[in-house]
Order: sequence, then structure tokens, then C-alpha cells
Amino acid sequence: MKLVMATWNKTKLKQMEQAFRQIPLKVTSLAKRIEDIEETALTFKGNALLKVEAATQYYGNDIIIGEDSGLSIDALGGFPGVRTARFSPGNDGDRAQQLVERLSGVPLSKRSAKFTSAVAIAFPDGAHQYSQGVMGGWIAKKAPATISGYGDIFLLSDGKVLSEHDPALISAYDHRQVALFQAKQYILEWLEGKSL
Ligand SMILES: O=c1[nH]c(=O)c2ncn([C@@H]3O[C@H](COP(=O)(O)OP(=O)(O)OP(=O)(O)O)[C@@H](O)[C@H]3O)c2[nH]1
Repeated sequence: MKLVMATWNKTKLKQMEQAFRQIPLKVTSLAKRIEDIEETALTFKGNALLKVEAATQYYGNDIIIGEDSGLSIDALGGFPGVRTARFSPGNDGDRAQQLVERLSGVPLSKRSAKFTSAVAIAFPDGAHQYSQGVMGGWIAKKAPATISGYGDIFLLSDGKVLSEHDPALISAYDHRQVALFQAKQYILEWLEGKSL
């Protein structure tokens, strides 16, 4: 039995491998076997499940994990949410720039936002588990001259944007790390329950 990471994103894959390093199973990614899927669900959890389901026909005897994440801005009714990675052409930096422009004139008190990460797990016996992590913050009024991603516009309560923080120090509060930590407990407990 293997741990199959249902992701096509290399950074995410590394984070998942790291988060699950204590689990005594070989980790593999389905990226090479199946093409990236269309993320058509209306929720992060729904998209995480779609990623997992894309893998079940090839990896029915393994534990499959999928993750979906994004940024939700209160003043924009939760936008971009599940569409964070693709609400307009270009890269995350271009999209983050657009969000800052859309919030022009909005005071900091009304710029609250959150990152959400949802993880879905499919076990070989057909059981599923889900976990979620959330990190709250604000969309900064002053963005750097060059915005390379959402981390450059996401302000934390210490007055610094996410990308100004040491990832190792912020990791305990990171939405994805929180969701993956809970997922790890589910997997370890499932293995224990099966005496594996
Ligand atoms: O700067 C950031 N710091 C973060 O902490 C963070 N967490 C999520 N995101 C963004 O949210 C979308 C995820 O999209 P997503 O889950 O569909 O991933 P993906 O399509 O790359 O991979 P996958 O679907 O193959 O797994 C992408 O735009 C990510 O940049 C972040 N950006």
C-alpha cells in the first residue's frame, strides 16, 4: 500500500511529503499518470474530493490524498475562493494585483480575508475523511512594487505580509499545514485500526 498525492503542483507535493514523513508508507504522486483535472466543484472540499476521485481507478489499493486551497476576501463576497488559481489569465502575481486594484479605496477594517485549505482522503476500504485549515488576515493596502503571488498581499496581524515571514516559523499557523496535520492523524489512526 502506498500514499498517493493527488496533486500536479510540485511545491504542494513537497509539503505533503514532508507532512506525511512519519507515516510508514511509500509516497507517490499521480501527476505522471493522470492529467490535471478540471476543478469544477463549488467548495474547497468538493475540489479536493474531485482530485482524489480522479486517482481511485488507478490506485484503488492505496491511500489517496487531495488538497484544494485558495483565498477568500470578505469585501468581495468570498471571491476568488475556489477560483483563486484561475479567475483570470496570467499567474498568481497578476491575479493578486487585480485583487488589490478591486479593493482600491476600501479601508483596512473592511479588507479581511482568509486562506482555506481542504484535504480529502480516500482509503482502500472505501472510507473517506476530510480536514480543513484556515489562516485569517487582511489584504494589504500597500503592496510591493512587484507582486509575485498572494503571499505578497496577505497581511498578518504583526503588520507584515505572508511572504515576509520565514516559512518555518509560520508553518504552525499555515492553513495547508493545519489541514495536513489533521489528515496525518486520520491516516495513522486508520492504519492502526487495520493493524497495518
Ligand atoms: O501565496 C500563496 N500562499 C499560500 O499560502 C497559498 N495557499 C494557497 N494559495 C493559492 O491558492 C491556489 C491553490 O490552488 P489549487 O489548490 O487548485 O492548487 P494547484 O492547482 O496548483 O494544485 P493541484 O490542484 O494540482 O493540487 C493557488 O493560486 C495558490 O497560489 C496560496 N498562495
